[in-house]
Amino acid sequence: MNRYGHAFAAWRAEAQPDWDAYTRHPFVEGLRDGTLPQSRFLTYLVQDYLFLKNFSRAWALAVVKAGDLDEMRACSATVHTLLDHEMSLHVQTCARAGMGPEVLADAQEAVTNIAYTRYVLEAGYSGDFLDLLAALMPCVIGYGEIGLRLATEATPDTPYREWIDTYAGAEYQAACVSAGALLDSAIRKRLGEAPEKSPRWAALSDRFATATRLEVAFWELGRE
Ligand SMILES: Cc1ncc(CO)c(N)n1
Repeated sequence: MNRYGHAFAAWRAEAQPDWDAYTRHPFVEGLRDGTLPQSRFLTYLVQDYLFLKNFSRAWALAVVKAGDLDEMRACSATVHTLLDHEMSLHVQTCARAGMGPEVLADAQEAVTNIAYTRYVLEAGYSGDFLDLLAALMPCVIGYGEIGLRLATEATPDTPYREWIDTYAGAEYQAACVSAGALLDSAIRKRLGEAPEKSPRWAALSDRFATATRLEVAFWELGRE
C-alpha cells in the first residue's frame, strides 16, 4: 500500500525501471538543484500548457465514461483542478517571462506531446473507464510524487520553487489521493476483490507503463 492506493502501488512496482526514469529524470534533478536552464524550462512549460488542455479533455471524457455519480463527481473535480488551479501556474510563469496568452495560444504542439495526449484520449475512446484511468494515473500521481520529494530535497535557492510548491501543495496532493482512491474503488466495482487475478489486469498495467514511458519522453521535449 502507498498513500495513493493499492492499484497504483502495484502498477508502479510492475513498471519500476520506467517509473524511476520518469520521476528521477535529469530534467527533474535540474529542477531540484536549479541547474535546469530557464529556456528549457519555458519550452517545457508552454508544451505542458498545451498538454493540460488535452489532459483536461481526457478527464472530461472520464466523466462521460464513469459508471455512477460518485465517479462523475471525482472526475469533474479533477477537470476543475486542472483548468482553474494547475494551469494558472503555467499562465503566470510564462507571463512573467514575457510570454503572454497569445504565445500560449499560438504555440505548436510537439510530436511527443501529441503522442502522449492522443494515447490517453484514445484509451478512453476505444476502451472503458478503467482503460482511461490506467492511462491517466502516471501523469497525476507521478507529479505528486516528484513534488513531495523535491519539496524536501531541493536546494533552497532553486529558481523552480514555485513549480515544486504547486505539486507538493495541499490542493494537488489531495487530487492525487482522490485519484488513487477513485482508481481502487473503480477497480473493485468492476473486477472484484482480487483484481490482480482478473484477465484484464495485465493490459491495464501495460497501459499504465506506456503512459509512464510517454512521461519520460515528455521531459526530453526541450531537446526535440
Ligand atoms: C506531462 C505532464 N504530466 C503530468 C502533469 C501533472 O498534471 C503535467 N502537468 N504534465
